[in-house]
Amino acid sequence: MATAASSNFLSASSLKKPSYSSLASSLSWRNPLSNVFSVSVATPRRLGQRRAYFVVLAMDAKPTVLVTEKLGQAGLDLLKGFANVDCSYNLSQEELCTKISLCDALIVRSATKVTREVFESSGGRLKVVGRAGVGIDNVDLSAATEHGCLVVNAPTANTVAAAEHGISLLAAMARNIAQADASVKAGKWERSKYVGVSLVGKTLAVMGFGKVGSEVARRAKGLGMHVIAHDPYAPADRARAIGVELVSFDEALSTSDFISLHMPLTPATSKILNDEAFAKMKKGVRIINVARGGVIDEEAIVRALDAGIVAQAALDVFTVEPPPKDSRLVHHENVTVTPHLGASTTEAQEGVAIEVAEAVVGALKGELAATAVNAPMVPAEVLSELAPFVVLAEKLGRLAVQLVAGGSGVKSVKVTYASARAPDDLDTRVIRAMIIKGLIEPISSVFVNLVNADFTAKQRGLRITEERILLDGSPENPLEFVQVQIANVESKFASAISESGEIKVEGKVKDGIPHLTKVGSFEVDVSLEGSLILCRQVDQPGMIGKVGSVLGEENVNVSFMSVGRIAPRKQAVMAIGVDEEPSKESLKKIGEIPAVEEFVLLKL
Ligand SMILES: NC(=O)C1=CN([C@@H]2O[C@H](COP(=O)(O)OP(=O)(O)OC[C@H]3O[C@@H](n4cnc5c(N)ncnc54)[C@H](O)[C@@H]3O)[C@@H](O)[C@H]2O)C=CC1
Ligand SMILES: O=C(O)C(=O)COP(=O)(O)O
Repeated sequence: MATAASSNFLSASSLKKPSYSSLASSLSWRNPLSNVFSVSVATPRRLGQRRAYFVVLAMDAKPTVLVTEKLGQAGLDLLKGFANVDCSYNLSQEELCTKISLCDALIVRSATKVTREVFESSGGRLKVVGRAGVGIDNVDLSAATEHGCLVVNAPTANTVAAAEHGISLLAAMARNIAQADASVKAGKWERSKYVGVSLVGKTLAVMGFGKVGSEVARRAKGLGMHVIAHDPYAPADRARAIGVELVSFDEALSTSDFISLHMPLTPATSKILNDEAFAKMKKGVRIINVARGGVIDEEAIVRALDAGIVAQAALDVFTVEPPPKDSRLVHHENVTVTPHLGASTTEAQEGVAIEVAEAVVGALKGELAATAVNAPMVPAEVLSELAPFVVLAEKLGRLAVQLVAGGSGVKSVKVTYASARAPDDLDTRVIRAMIIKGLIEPISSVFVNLVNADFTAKQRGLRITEERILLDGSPENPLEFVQVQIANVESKFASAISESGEIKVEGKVKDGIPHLTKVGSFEVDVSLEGSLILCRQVDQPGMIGKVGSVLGEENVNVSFMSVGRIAPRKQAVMAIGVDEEPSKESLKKIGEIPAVEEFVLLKL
């Protein structure tokens, strides 16, 4: 519907009278930051028999992005075109926690610790953390997810830089470059002390055969080394294509002359090179680490160096950065160190700055980043196709939960997707997330989005099961209908309980507009806009008129009305869409119409 959008205003033309709440709600899906504070509608003009409205939504001013570590200029320029950018380097943890409450996005490298406290201090304003690099071990991902904050990184732009640094360290270590340089500068000429070892024909074990590891392997092969790799998750064909054999952890340790580390720091890889691992290595092995300091037990490697098991080590990363000034490891004569320089080339820094800035700006606009670390990565074209179903999903969730009256609480929800698409051709994660949003937001103060939906459901003990119904027909439409059922609850509108005992609502998208098509066992057809009155009555002439005139008396505009019945003159359910919320008096009058057996007002 949107025809133009600038940073602060979004104009939308519509052939139907617009529903501001549904516009605002779809905006808040599109963009969690788009806080609509003003809506105006231009005088309707006639387009044939239909009216066209023009809406201007005024939204909050530019978002603020806090950058806490040096970021390439191209990235900063990109950010400045969209947001206020606050570059504050070397903040203490306390200063970061204070500043963060005024920021919508935060961009960091490896030095800033984005802890749980940072997310808690943001007061819900922080919507995206961008990591201008690969490793996200300095970001508390669980806390980010729990706070509904998207985390994006820049996974590709520094790969080559890190690989080149690994190779530089390998060669520099083998030929004692750093030590010899210091010696010459100290006025000495120690040619026999700095005799090195050759690389050609030696075995290099690449531990972690991902992006950096494979680039290191390629280059090491060019140096004439025999390269093996250990990575439990790496595809064998990638290794084969580079001519690298994938081996077990123990084989990698016991057969290599050089071991280069390229895995992420995770609970499983923390101190993976420990006393036990060093004991399995060939005497005289050489270690390179451009991954993360924490993958090596630093006390154990000092022992292994002292014992001569490890002849040399070349380290770019440390458990604590910068390492303590008196670190035995750093000062060990057989150790070469650099201050976390793996990604520090001009080219890589420009690259990561652009990569992360694009992801952060996209996220602030409400797009899902392809580099999201803690949210489903859904391609833009899939998202745009699913957009009306996203609105439908949230509204079905909202309707279903408002129908609950009691029982054991909302614990068990079944979602059914009917589609002619093959299951692997239909990504329902976004739909599920929006159903969860609809189910949870009306009954709590929690803000649910794509990032925290599954977490929030789990935390509240809400079990969502999903089922697909494979339909015949054209797979052009991603979904034919969506059904939400809540089990083990009572309903304030008994007719919403299906034959099998659950609250059941079903809906579909018609001409881009979400419709409610089933309540319990009753077929209805009402567009999901404004508020909805569900009313069960004995099917008889004049009912629509009676209810309509009660609403009309109060100037409540009925947008849609539909009646579903079991059989003529038996029970029927009337679904009435209303633009304005009827007063308590009007609702009371509806309840007093003799044939009306029960009714409920639901807010969408
Ligand atoms: N020193 C520096 O400035 C830089 C450091 N890095 C670090 O390098 C590491 C690798 O980065 P990328 O290659 O881009 O990441 P990646 O995700 O492409 O590769 C990591 C690989 O490690 C593997 N892995 C996970 N657990 C493992 C285990 N227990 N044993 C063996 N392999 C395991 C994964 O399967 C994956 O193939 C990361 O820790 C990253 O933070 C990356 C860039 C610059
Ligand atoms: O990308 C990574 O994982 C890195 O370690 C690079 O760190 P940096 O951005 O240079 O602080």
